[in-house]
Amino acid sequence: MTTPTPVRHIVNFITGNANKLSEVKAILEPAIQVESKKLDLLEIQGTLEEVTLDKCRRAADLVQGPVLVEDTCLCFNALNGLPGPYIKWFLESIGHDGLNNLLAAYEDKSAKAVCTFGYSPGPGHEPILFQGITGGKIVPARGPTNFGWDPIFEYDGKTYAEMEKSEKNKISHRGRALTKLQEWFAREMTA
Ligand SMILES: O=c1nc[nH]c2c1ncn2[C@H]1C[C@H](O)[C@@H](COP(=O)(O)OP(=O)(O)OP(=O)(O)O)O1
Ligand SMILES: [Mg+2]
Repeated sequence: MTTPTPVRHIVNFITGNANKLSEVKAILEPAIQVESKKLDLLEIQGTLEEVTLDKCRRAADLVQGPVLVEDTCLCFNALNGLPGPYIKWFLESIGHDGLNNLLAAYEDKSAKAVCTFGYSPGPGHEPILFQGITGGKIVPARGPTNFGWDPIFEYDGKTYAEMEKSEKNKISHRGRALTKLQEWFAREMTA
């Protein structure tokens, strides 16, 4: 009887964001090897799921092979989920202070960080989604400012920016989504 050779998974993570890439590598490797191609993919308007599905199909068509993509949203509960998938443009236009000011009229400062990964085995295949959500609140910026809205998203008394990377990855929207992806890959591997 021969023992099956374990298949080592490799994903091709398509992103234009170096910070995302380093978190994804820190979480998935060495079990899943992360290669990457830096492409700025067009993003449609729609629900969190629609945005990632479309991004993933587009990436698979461009690369002509298996791809992993991810879209991150920051949803303010007082604003019924906005800015949501448009957080990138809000952050670029109004910054940390402006995002805090958006909530000035509301008592409720709570927010959800939502990460939706899409994996496609290749062009023409329907992508599979893995979503992770972390609840927190929006606060005036604290901590290093090297990654997006990390300084204004507080979870359990600390902003993401104030946490060690390993600490953030354990409880983050991205970490939670990747736990689901890891479970799926582990099942696929033994199937
Ligand atoms: O953990 C995070 N902590 C703080 N900020 C974050 C995080 N994750 C994404 N972000 C920022 C980047 C961008 O301003 C927006 C998401 O937009 P999003 O389109 O998903 O990211 P992106 O365009 O930078 O990279 P990609 O090429 O993968 O689409 O939130
Ligand atoms: Mg993007």
